[in-house]
Amino acid sequence: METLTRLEQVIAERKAASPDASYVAKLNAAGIEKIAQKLGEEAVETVIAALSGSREEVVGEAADLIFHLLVLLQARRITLGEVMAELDRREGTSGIEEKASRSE
Ligand SMILES: N=c1c2ncn([C@@H]3O[C@H](COP(=O)(O)OP(=O)(O)OP(=O)(O)O)[C@@H](O)[C@H]3O)c2ncn1[C@@H]1O[C@H](COP(=O)(O)O)[C@@H](O)[C@H]1O
Repeated sequence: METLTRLEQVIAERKAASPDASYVAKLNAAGIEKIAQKLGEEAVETVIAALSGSREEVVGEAADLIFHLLVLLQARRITLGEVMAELDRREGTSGIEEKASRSE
């Protein structure tokens, strides 16, 4: 958790850097569509690694996926704290109940 909070902070700081020197700044300069596209690509790569890759490949793709998710959340001005609060809210509720409450 500490790692994610630290990375969220780094991403916030790097947004203002030069796109030539920072991947985070480059993605933000390209816009939300590009960030969403990258997140989708990383999700697909994670799925492929899960089905046919090595353990190391799954770990690497999962790290790419989480990193790009944090970039996307920040681009939408959503904090990790908000997502954690939503997960906390769901704690203790079964997945089946949770699905039913969302479709009401
Ligand atoms: N955790 C990451 C991280 N994970 C993945 N990536 C980058 O995400 C990209 C994804 O891989 P791809 O092969 O899809 O990338 P690509 O072909 O270069 O991407 P495109 O040209 O398609 O945009 C690579 O360029 C990786 O370097 C990351 N880039 C940055 N970070 C963290 O963000 C911090 C700030 O980075 P900068 O903004 O570059 O200073 C770093 O110190 C790290 O802690």
